[in-house]
Amino acid sequence: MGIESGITPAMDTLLDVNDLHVAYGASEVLHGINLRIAQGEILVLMGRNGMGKSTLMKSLIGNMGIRSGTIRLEGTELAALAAYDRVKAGLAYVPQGRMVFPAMTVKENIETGLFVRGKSSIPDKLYTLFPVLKEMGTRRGGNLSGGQQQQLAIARALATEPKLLLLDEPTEGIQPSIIREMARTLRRIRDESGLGIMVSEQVLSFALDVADRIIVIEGGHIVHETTRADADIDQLTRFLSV
Ligand SMILES: Nc1ncnc2c1ncn2[C@@H]1O[C@H](COP(=O)(O)OP(=O)(O)OP(=O)(O)O)[C@@H](O)[C@H]1O
Repeated sequence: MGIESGITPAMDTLLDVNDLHVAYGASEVLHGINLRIAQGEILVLMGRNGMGKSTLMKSLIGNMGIRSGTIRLEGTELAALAAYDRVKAGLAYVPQGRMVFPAMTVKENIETGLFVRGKSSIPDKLYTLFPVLKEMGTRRGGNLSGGQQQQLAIARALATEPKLLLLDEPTEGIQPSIIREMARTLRRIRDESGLGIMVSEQVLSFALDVADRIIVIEGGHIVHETTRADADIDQLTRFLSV
């Protein structure tokens, strides 16, 4: 049995996922996920390899169909919408492995996000957050370091002006010093723009740096939930160890 993942009712709900079931063919891997994210909240989804983090992320953005359940963003049902329309509705997604367009320049990569809102110029605030992207504007995305590509992927997602930013294992393949900086940057983005963020993650130190609340997925169920303030590090470590 999964547990109900709740936030206090006084907080405005941004994302509300109810009884979400997702399958690869006949094989169901998410067995009734319930979760809510408040406006301006940073939620970290933890779990070992193969527990269903990426599947949940993909089904939220619409890269995978769902078997049943609802996905509401500020009350709007997204489950029947194509990925592009979910982005228009306010979801943005940074996939595992970042997936920047390697042959396009840094500037062109960011511009692909602007298109969704019918805009053509990159807002200065993106370069304020990520100055290196301005310096490297004419470089090809594929020539950037892992940490720089992660910044580029986040900037491209923010260019769509999301209400909720989804990041799938953003620390994968990134140096520890850059991981700390990434946590600070994500909190800064939330503080400045008030958007919600959901991050899937296996690195506990990063999760503790960035989260307001942590949930744990195991075998396609949410099995644990805690605020950052109440997090029991030993217990979380046990969930993450094989
Ligand atoms: N394309 C696929 N076809 C069939 N089964 C899949 C497919 N992709 C993932 N699965 C299965 O779904 C389950 C959840 O996988 P998922 O990738 O969501 O886990 P994860 O928690 O994101 O792990 P990781 O950290 O390795 O990305 C696993 O049992 C996996 O084997």
